[in-house]
Amino acid sequence: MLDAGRTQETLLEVNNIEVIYNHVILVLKGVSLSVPKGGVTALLGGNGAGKTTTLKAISNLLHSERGEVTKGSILYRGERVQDLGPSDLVKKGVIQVMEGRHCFEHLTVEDNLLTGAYTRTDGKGAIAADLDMVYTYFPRLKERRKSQAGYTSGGEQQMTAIGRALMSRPETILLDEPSMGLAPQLVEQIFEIVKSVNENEGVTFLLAEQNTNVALRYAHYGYILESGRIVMDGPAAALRENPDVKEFYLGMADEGRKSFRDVRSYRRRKRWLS
Ligand SMILES: Nc1ncnc2c1ncn2[C@@H]1O[C@H](COP(=O)(O)OP(=O)(O)OP(=O)(O)O)[C@@H](O)[C@H]1O
Repeated sequence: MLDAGRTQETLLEVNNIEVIYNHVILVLKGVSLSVPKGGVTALLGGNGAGKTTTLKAISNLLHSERGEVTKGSILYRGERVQDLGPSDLVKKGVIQVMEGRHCFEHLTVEDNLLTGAYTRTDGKGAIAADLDMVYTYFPRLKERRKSQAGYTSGGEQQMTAIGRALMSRPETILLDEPSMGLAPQLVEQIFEIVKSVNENEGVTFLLAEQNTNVALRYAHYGYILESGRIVMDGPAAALRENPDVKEFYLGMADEGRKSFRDVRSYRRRKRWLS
């Protein structure tokens, strides 16, 4: 188990970062987290908590949205990476799978996958072998390889986006909201694949998820983000048993299921956040 793996080598370290959009909107208010090599780390939180912003800060994608890291540092393998461009980060082995899949709709599934290999210089043979590897994890993509990506289902597009990331031979994948808009069974299938890629290929994952339930079943460690601050973190198994996580994120309390709007819970939640 990689819970114990928290003592392993740290690949990514985010230290107390602050992010501001449009020079005025303070969205991240001192976020710190660390991602151990070979682990699956989950960044959890509701709508607008700042998960996507955290991932974009790491992969240097904030500039196009007029966002800026104004405090703190981001280190990958101990090296400061916040001044690198996104493609330099890909060369270092870090790749982001954006929320909403973002396939090239007019390209076939296979051509989408091949675009993931564009920074590689290790030859056609190695790339072809990795394409086979991706098809082993996603047999569905092999069946659909000649289809135009825009006409494939949401689940297939999510698979294509993850497969394309794998084609760059990454060390770390930043995966934003893989469950978004997918039926529960498909979500489970995608997380199973993430788990096998992690275990068999040794790829490290930092995944942002609103679906706390599924994320805490597959991740080794979790951070909970609320209004731009980490309010709790711990091994996934411990978070799953934590009464506040159960009540506020898993929709259950010791006394049974409860609504988010429950007044008592809400007061407790406010105390918890203060
Ligand atoms: N380009 C932007 N300009 C201004 N504010 C932004 C921008 N992008 C995000 N925000 C704000 O930053 C906050 C955090 O957004 P973010 O997308 O990081 O949250 P999230 O946790 O990923 O939520 P979701 O799951 O809904 O995407 C929100 O209040 C959002 O409105």
